[in-house]
Amino acid sequence: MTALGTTVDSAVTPVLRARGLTKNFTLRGGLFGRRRTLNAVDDVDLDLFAGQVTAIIGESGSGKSTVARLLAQLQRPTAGSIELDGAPVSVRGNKELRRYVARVQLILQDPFASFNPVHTMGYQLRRAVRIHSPELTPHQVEERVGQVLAEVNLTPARQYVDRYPHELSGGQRQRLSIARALTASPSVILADEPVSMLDVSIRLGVLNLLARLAAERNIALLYITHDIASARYFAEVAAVMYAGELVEGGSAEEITQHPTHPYTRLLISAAPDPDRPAASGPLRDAGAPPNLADPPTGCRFHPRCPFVMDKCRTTPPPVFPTGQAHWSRCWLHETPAGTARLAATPLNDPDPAVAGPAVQAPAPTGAQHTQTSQASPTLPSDGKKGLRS
Ligand SMILES: Nc1ncnc2c1ncn2[C@@H]1O[C@H](COP(=O)(O)OP(=O)(O)OP(=O)(O)O)[C@@H](O)[C@H]1O
Repeated sequence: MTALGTTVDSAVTPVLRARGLTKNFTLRGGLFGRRRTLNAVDDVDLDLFAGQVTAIIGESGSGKSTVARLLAQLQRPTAGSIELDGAPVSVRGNKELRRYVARVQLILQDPFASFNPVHTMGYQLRRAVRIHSPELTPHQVEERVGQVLAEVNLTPARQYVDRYPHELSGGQRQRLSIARALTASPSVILADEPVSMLDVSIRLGVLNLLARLAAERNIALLYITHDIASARYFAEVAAVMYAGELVEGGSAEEITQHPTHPYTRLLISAAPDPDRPAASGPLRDAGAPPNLADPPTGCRFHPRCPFVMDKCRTTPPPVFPTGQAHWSRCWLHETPAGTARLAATPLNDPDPAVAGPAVQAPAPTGAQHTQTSQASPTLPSDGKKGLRS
């Protein structure tokens, strides 16, 4: 089987592995109460390795959160399998779910929603410690709470344990949700847009914290984001998701510096970049992501693609290797001439022979848009990850 997803070194067993992960939702209602199937996630392969940050990047509605929920066992896949440390996962019943959740923790976008507003943070952290380490004495529980708070740089602990969620800032709450995840000593953290609701000024601190924890505690970290610039900064490996499918994967550096899928190029050209002032100008992107209840035939990106060919309209592209551990689900790479055509076209200047009229990049207001937060870090031009020192 072709290694899709984000596999870098096939000799190492991933902590968490997904193969063929697919999720369909049944929609009821509409015209004549007809049932329809919405294919939110289609045939996703993903490998998460210990100590490594992997990013999934995609627009709103592309299926990123559904992948996280499937990996967290909050939803059952329609098809596909998940392995933890090489063993198939089949969670039936609360006991098995608790054991799984102790290894695989999910951190959500909105830290406020993930805490009970009527209990103090100390109460909620102690409870989490007791669930994951029932053998600890009350004194040891208190010590453990102090430890996890120190790990997320919330010290002294007494300043935080007696407060209620609403008495803390968004950044402090997100650090507390990370601290609560740490009470389980997880092997995997699934961070679903962990900083997108935080003030710009504190985003970097929370991302740095997650990266440090992944490195120090050998945690496999999945960073889900709509922001390709932050993925380059933060992740070693990345995959781009479009309309439920992973369309490009490789090292975060490679896919942001040498994107080989037209959709990745679109995301990059829409990202703020001080070295590329034209990036904030008109985008040659006509259209929006498709309705997943009625996706386009062939390549799902073809209605928006400036490089579209006849084949793209009829036949879904397979995965083509486009570099070392770099791949792309795009028919252009079927021939060297197609690859060369893509490479020769400047990022924000798609093939004029086939490009539609230039349109202004959509403002990030609707449910489906190219999200390019102005607040996110811009693409660094030195190719360095700012988090590794
Ligand atoms: N429970 C559900 N029932 C029906 N459709 C759903 C359900 N959950 C998600 N979807 C649909 O699946 C698609 C993918 O949703 P998902 O939340 O995974 O996307 P996303 O990329 O995480 O977007 P966002 O960044 O806005 O959260 C969307 O079209 C969404 O409307």
